[in-house]
Amino acid sequence: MTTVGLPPAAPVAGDPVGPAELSVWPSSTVSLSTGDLTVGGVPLAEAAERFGTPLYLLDEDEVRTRCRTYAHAFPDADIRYAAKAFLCRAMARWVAEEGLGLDVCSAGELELAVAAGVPPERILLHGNAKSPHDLEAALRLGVGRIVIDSPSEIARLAAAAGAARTRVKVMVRVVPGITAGAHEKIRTGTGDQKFGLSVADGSAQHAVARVLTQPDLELAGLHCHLGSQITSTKPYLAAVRRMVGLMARVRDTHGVVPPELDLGGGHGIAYRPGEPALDVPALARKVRAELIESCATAGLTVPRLVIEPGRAIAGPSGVALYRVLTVKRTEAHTFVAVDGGMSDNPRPALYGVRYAPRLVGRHSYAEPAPVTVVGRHCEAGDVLAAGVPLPGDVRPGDLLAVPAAGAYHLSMASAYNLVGRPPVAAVRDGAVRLLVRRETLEDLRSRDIGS
Ligand SMILES: Cc1ncc(COP(=O)(O)O)c(C=O)c1O
Ligand SMILES: N[C@H](CCC[C@H](N)C(=O)O)C(=O)O
Repeated sequence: MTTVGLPPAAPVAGDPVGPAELSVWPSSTVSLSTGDLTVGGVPLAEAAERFGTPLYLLDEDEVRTRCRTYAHAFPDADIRYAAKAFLCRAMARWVAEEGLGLDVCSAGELELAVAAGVPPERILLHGNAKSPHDLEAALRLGVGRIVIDSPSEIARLAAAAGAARTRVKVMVRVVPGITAGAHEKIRTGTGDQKFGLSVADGSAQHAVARVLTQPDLELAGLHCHLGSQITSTKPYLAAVRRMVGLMARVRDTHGVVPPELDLGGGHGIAYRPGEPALDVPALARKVRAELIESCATAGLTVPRLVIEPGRAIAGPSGVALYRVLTVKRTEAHTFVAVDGGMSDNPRPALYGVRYAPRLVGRHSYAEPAPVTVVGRHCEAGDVLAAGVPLPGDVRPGDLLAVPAAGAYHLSMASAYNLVGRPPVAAVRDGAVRLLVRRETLEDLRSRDIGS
């Protein structure tokens, strides 16, 4: 671990970066008279100098504060951070220290989380296609819940539990038939996608019935996850009503009431100033009220709530830093090309997501002009941000910083063009320490063992 103490940042009088613009940055962000920003008390230019670029910074206090916001808003719920948003040992440790558990969806995420000290009983395992290795690891490590996502999984899991002489607590992932989520590829609440078991066609009810016949499986609850980057509370309230309706049917049919209701994650964040984010305390209040009312109407005991936020914890805590390599002016566009791109952030290419990069590390008095920030990869679609204003004198060697970069960037990073994945450093109280080192050419070469 590398830790560098840096002198305290000197904030400027008459902060040149306004509060509206800073709203999508970690709350520790301060604007300096040099034109740089500090995050967690660390000047971005210094971090870039020290670790090179591209570089991802994670503000530890922002992660912890966001965990606490959830714990405070949902005091009676089990909060399981969705590790797919971003996972490394430090992240797992911070989240666990704040009292949360983890939602994992592979043996890899599970092993890393347990090695980092997350109590296995606070972990739940997801996956529409769990491998034998995933299930073996889940049983060996004693995960708290396994979420069943397909009919064939029930017999497989029951057999594995029987062989391991253990009783496994399971949830059934239900498709409630609710459309929500910022892009069609991240909507999972309706039937036309691969996750879950539908209420509409009866496969959810059928799965519940089958689980109840298995002596080695215990039905801990019902689960649904509507999709991702949802900024309204309404779909969640609709989900509560549908799920409570299903719980009542399970009781009427089988005489048992699943004790837990997992509403998944999907809580949306702002990527650019002015964009909406899901109001977590409001969500908590309304979900609780809806749950109490729906259960009273159905004559059910209120189940224990479980939620699985990923993006809303990791996303706003992360900042990506890139160095400008070239500036190319064509008749129609100015292309500002940086030293990263779709290999560290595939989101714009996958979902057309828009970001708000800004120049850091120096002052510019040049008028802003619209540019297209592109990556270095061999794809014309490797565009990080189109039509964004940057100072007219932006040039090679400049540093660009992208806020809200903590979720679904590095966790979906690839080895495209063998450029190597960027390092991750944590910032806190003016110190920066490396959490994940840069992937080197040697790392990549060492996997290539043929001739
Ligand atoms: C089952 C489940 N839970 C939680 C999440 C986390 O979603 P988000 O990061 O949008 O909160 C996901 C998304 O991958 C998911 O599939
Ligand atoms: N797996 C999540 C969505 C992840 C979206 C994420 N990959 C993004 O970049 O926005 C889901 O099923 O809702």
